[in-house]
Amino acid sequence: MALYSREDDVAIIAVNNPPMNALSHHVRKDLIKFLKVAEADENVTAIVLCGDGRTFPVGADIKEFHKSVSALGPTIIDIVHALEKSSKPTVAAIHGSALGGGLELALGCHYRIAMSTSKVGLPEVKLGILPGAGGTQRLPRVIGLDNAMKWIAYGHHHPAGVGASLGLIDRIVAKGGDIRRSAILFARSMVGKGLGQRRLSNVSVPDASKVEELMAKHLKEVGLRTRGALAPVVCLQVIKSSALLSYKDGLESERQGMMTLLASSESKAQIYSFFSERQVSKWNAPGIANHATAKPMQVRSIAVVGLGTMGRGIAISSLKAGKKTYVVELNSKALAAGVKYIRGYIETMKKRAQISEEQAAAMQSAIIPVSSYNGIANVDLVIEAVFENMKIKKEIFGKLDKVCKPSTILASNTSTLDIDEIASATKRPEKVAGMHFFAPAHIMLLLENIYGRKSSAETIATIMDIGKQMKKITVLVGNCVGFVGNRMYGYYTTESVFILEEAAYPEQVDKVLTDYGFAMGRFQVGDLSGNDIGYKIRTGLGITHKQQPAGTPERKRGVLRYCPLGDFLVEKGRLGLKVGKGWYKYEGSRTPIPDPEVRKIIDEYRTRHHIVPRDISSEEVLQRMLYPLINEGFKILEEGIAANPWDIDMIYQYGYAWPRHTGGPMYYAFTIGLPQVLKVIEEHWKAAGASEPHWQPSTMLTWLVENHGNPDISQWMPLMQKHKSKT
Ligand SMILES: CCCCCC/C=C/CC(=O)SCCNC(=O)CCNC(=O)[C@H](O)C(C)(C)COP(=O)(O)OP(=O)(O)OC[C@H]1O[C@@H](n2cnc3c(N)ncnc32)[C@H](O)[C@@H]1OP(=O)(O)O
Repeated sequence: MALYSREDDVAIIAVNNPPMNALSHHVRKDLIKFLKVAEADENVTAIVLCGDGRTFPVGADIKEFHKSVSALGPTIIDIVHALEKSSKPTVAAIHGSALGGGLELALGCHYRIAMSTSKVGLPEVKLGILPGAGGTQRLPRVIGLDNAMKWIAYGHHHPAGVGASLGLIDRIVAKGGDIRRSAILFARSMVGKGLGQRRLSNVSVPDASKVEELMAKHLKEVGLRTRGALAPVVCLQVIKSSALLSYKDGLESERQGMMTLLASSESKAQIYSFFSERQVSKWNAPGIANHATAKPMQVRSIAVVGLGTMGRGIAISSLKAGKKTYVVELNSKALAAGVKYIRGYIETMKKRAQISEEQAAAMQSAIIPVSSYNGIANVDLVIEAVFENMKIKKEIFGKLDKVCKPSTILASNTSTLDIDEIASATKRPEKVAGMHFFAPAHIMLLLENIYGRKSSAETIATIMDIGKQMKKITVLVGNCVGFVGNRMYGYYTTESVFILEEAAYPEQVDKVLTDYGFAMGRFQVGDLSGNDIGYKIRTGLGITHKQQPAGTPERKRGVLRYCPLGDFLVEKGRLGLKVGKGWYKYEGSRTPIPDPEVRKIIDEYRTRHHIVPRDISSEEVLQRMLYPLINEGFKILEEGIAANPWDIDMIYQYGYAWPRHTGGPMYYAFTIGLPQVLKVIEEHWKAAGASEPHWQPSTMLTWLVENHGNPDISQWMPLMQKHKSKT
């Protein structure tokens, strides 16, 4: 709802719809009603619009999208026009954030004043839509076309001070000031001054003459940065109309653009992503604990064991979260190198104004270098980040268990290894868990937390809380080889080399993936992270080319199909970007260049095995790359390793750069339709049989299709649970 009050001659309309003052239908009804009351009251000379609680309105109510209530009048644009039309000065008093429809309301007001700490922006593009309440037409009239294109096509939130420097905010109220009181005084001081030029629909776009040039510039940038997404492009086209058409016609262009985008699968995927991102914090470890009941332990200090690339990034994340951070290396040279890197990184962040001088000083003084496990006996949480080797990890956990106080939680940053086996090296398995960070750990937003069979509710709650404190998208999953992310990814890489064997070169496969929306294809990613990583894993499994006894067929490992092309590459020293050659060659930059040498390796291999390369469609490449991953996702859900499909999707968006506008592997399957996905998986399974188990259809996927067709993604788990409880 909204509340109406009076301070002498100034009417105050305050949106009151916790937690974020979203502009739900009931709020919109109140706003129009109270504007009419204020307009009609001859004792009112000015009107202040504000938000109660945490913030000014942060936009339309996203929960109403794709429901009929979103279109029910009054709409936000009706309110914008009522604010603008008012004969009395209207002033938006912004604290917290004024975003989306909230900022559009403020743009309807004649004046805007804001707390210096507040943020403003039109982030609709991140929901796959555009500012649909006049924002595309009104923002360029205030801050110019160039800035408006930047603001709207990327959807960033901007400090109010930046808004003030562009003329969007008329007055800034310093930290600690009273925004409402300032707005009342400001509104009163504007009474009697002409409103004509304060009504944005009357104003023209300042840099309209540069429209074509600006359009070309922004279309190019957007194409590079938001590959394949529709919304940024439609946003730009609609903003362009503000320079070319009347306000009224521009609004019509905005309406049409909004209808197109709202109907797109992209906006549905982005809105799903918005809520999924928030859902993952409502974690559940079935039968053990959930977010609502489990209480985290207070963690004041964290020790990071191992200062390689991962350990350094984890230590920086810990320092950023304000923790006293013990950094541990038994070798004094490695310790010094790690500490030097961390200290240097903090200084760089300070230089780039990413952190203040005080924060940098606090972080520097919170680093405690240690060269023996005894030195971390009293820490609250240890995160081990050493070599990916079970024997070494078990040894370390055994030692940590002996020296650390009984309440210390011991976590491993393993990316694949069995957490229960690591826990078995301790006498405190209830205090052991996995915290799988993604490289570089201080940059990547994903944290995949793993609970073991014996992890306690408090341990799980604590690692989830630490993820939140580190500002990570923290997803809780169960224990299995590779957990969720890497277990699924394994089949993506497996299938990719089968495609090379049969039909395509690396650049062809990668192009299909980048056209789909990935920033990089699978082979470019391999080169970037190092092809030796996969080779080490295959060596651990004893399946590389070199490890086979003489006479082993090159393309078989037992009954399983195998393709050794990745082995050949590594054995020829093509480790990836770091050595200037891998699946591609690199000539002094990170740009991958298709390499005739690689083609030769593939061609010779094909000839040796009498494989005649066939034509392959982009559709087949995409299906073969993505469907095994999706199929494995269903197996993971079926086994309870992930509690919900959106957990998997967030892991893929934040850990593997899955394009947000398609939602993630599981949401993408829903968009395609589960029956269609299953059909393709079944065809491959029939053709490949037991030699390619990744094509064996998941029983959950099969059951859902046979019994419910393509149920809404929110219903997959409830339907399965109901089914299981009956059987
Ligand atoms: C036919 C339709 C015609 C429409 C015409 C007009 C079109 C207008 C377009 C829009 O306005 S679209 C909305 C634009 N605004 C946004 O995208 C902002 C979304 N919110 C945020 O980015 C963040 O919430 C925040 C404001 C930066 C605050 O972040 P914080 O981390 O502090 O809190 P959260 O955990 O994100 O949010 C708390 C709680 O509130 C829910 N919520 C937030 N914003 C909205 C919203 N706009 N609508 C509905 N619900 C919202 C969020 O889901 C959380 O809920 P939970 O249940 O506690 O998880």
